[in-house]
This record gives sequence, C-alpha cells and structure tokens, in this order.
Amino acid sequence: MTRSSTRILTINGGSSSIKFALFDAVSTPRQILSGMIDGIGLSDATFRVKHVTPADSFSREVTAPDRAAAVGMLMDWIEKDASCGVLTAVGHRVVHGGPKYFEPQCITPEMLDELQRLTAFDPEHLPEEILLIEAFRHRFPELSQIACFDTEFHRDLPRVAKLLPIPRRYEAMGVRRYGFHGLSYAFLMEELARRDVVVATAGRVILVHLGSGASLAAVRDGKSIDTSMSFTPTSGIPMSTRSGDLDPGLIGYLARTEKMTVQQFNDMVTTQSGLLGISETSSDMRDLLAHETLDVRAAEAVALFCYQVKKWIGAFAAALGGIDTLVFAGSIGENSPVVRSRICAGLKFLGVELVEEKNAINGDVISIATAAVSVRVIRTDEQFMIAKSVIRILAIVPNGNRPQ
Ligand SMILES: Nc1ncnc2c1ncn2[C@@H]1O[C@H](COP(=O)(O)OP(=O)(O)O)[C@@H](O)[C@H]1O
Ligand SMILES: CC(=O)OP(=O)(O)O
Ligand SMILES: [Mg+2]
Repeated sequence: MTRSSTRILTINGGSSSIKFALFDAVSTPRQILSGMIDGIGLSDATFRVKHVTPADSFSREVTAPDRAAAVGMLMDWIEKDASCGVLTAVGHRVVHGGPKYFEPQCITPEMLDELQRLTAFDPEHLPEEILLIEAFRHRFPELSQIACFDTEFHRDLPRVAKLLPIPRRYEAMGVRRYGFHGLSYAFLMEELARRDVVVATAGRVILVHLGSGASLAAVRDGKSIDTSMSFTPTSGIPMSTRSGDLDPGLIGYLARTEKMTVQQFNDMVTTQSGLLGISETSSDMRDLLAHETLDVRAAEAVALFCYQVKKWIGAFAAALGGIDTLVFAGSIGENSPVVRSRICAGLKFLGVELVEEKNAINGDVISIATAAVSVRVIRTDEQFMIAKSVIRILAIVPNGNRPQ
C-alpha cells in the first residue's frame, strides 16, 4: 500500500470504546480497514485492526487509561502506519446535535462551541465526541472534519411523536423527541430499497437496531414517523447498561429514600441498568445467553429485553397501521437467532412468522414466504454512511483529489 492513496477516516466514539474505519476516497466508499480501541479506562484495553490485507491486521493489548490516551494512540498509528495511506478528511458520528444540527456538515470552531453548550443534551456521548474532534484538530489542523448526526433520520417526526407531555415551554428550549441511531437507520433503508424498493419507499417498516445501545424506528413511505429513543439515548427499550424508559416518579422516590443525587441517578440509568442491572453479571448478550440456564438473573435479563422489543413492535405496528417489513440489525439483531425468535414469538397475529432454519443462519429473509410481513436481517454500517457524507460534502472526486 502506498502512502499516496487518499483516505477518509470515520470515527464512532462510544463511552468505553473508539470504533473507526478507513475508506478509499472514491465515489462509493471502499472500506480498507475497521478497528477499535476498547476497554478504555480499564486495565485490559485492546487496539484491534482488521485490514483488507490480512498481514496488516493486528490485535494488541494497550494502556489507555482515558480517552485522551486512546485517541493519541489512534493518531500516532495513523501517522506512522503506511497501510493507512494519506488522510483527506475525518468524519465523526455525533450522536446529538440538539435543535440546531441535523444534516452532515463541516465542523467549525463555532459548531464546536455550540456542541459544548449542547453537552447537557447528551452528557454520555457529546463530551467524548468533542474530545475526539478537538484532538484531531490539534494534531492535524489542516484536515477537514465532518460531523454526521444520529438525529437527522428522525428530523421530521410528526408533531404527535415529537412532543413530550411536559409543560409546553420546554419545547422552545429544545426538549422534544429527537431519536438516534439515524446513521444505521438510513443505511438500512438504503439496503432495503435495493431489496424491495416498493416497501422502502411506500411501505410500513419497523427497523430494530439491537446493539449495546438499542432502539426501534417506525418508518412509513421511507420517513421516520416514530422511534423508541426520545430526548436522550437513555430512553426507549432496555439496553446493555441503559435502563430505557422508566417511571419518572422513580427519581423522586430514590431522592427521598436513598438521598440519591441527580448525578447518581444518571450514572445508574446509563451505566448500571439494562442487561447489566438485571443480570448483575454482564452487559453482554452473549454472556447472558450462555448462562441463562444456570442463572435466573441472566434468563430474566434476556426475557425482559425480548419482551420490551416485542412490545415496541406492537406499538409501532399500531402507529403504522400494520407492518410490511421488519428489519433486525446491530450486533444482537444481526447475530442472535434466539433473540430474534423470542422477539417474534406470538406476533403471528401481526403477520410475523419466522422460518427457524433461515433464522438460525441469520438469513437475509427469515420469514415464511406467505407471511404478511417479511422479516429481514441486514448488517448495518454506520461508518459507511459517514464516509459517504464526507465524500459528498467535500466533493471528493473519484481519484481522491478535491476539485480546485
Ligand atoms: N452472536 C451474538 N449473539 C448475541 N449477541 C451478540 C452477538 N454478537 C454480539 N452480540 C452483542 O451485541 C452487543 C454489541 O452490539 P454492537 O452493535 O456491536 O454495539 P455498539 O456498536 O453499540 O457498541 C453486545 O451486547 C454483544 O453481546
Ligand atoms: C445512540 C446510541 O445509543 O448509540 P450507541 O448504540 O452507539 O451507544
Ligand atoms: Mg452503536
């Protein structure tokens, strides 16, 4: 690989990991590698790269006491490793743009100032994402950086789905349903259009993104009409460590009985709840499935997760007036036949019927041919959507040079 090839780096910064990918800057982005630094802040952090040239792939233990150290390591590697080529731009997934930012755009100092002001909207994701952007700006001041917002897909939710039932004045301060996982949902809709353009453009679709963060979206005529996440990504269905929706009365109850502070409550519902909270052992769906016959807590965590997803599918079927296609994505949705099977069990009344042999191999279509609902498994790719936006915004031409 020569250092003259022109590349786009895409970054998806989570709370304990930085996921990234490198694409050739051609009209349809071509992925060269994907990687992640995970376990940030723990004693056993790992830096992994899966390169199209297997010899350039690696996995090594690293010391990453905090995010600044992890991003420093990533930038050192990009500068020094010939297999990375020459970077043209960096595209960032930015989970929350508040009421101001939705469509992908160049990151300016003004936007960074505004994102700083918006951190109260999503204290879990935004500070980490700002740190990543600033680190790259400091080290590579000439590099274009683009922000791609997870909220764009849901930008035009109907008012009835957007409004939160609290005093009206808060809406003017930006308190409303935003919805997230938009890069994933946009990718899934593009892939669905390739497989069934009629349903993707004029049908009733429920997208189910089940990763460590998890949500559902109801899509009619290609547009999001509702989604399970709301003002922050802590809401909706239970997730790896996030609670999802809760009785709002719980905050006052815990404040009165345990003197729990707002910060403690926030930590509890974002880092100690969901699968981890119920199982008391793991936030990882694979671990829970492996132990569910031995540990009732693991079994209950999995059961609660599947039950809540099923309930949201029912709610969105009502909102859409029926379902034509149900799509599973995210690492749980793409790889766990048992979770899909439990979610879909009992939904025959909506037209959902799986072929277990197809479900067992994560087939493209896993429903019976005569069922009213086609149930699909589609591998999502948020990084690809970021790379595509970067190429479009910077008008990078196929040979990788920017037009003069
Ligand atoms: N084969 C599998 N079966 C069940 N769950 C899986 C499987 N592979 C990965 N997962 C689960 O997927 C979750 C992570 O999903 P992922 O989409 O990678 O999350 P994120 O990108 O939001 O960090 C973890 O809970 C992990 O256990
Ligand atoms: C929006 C969100 O929950 O993101 P993630 O799944 O990456 O945590
Ligand atoms: Mg994710």
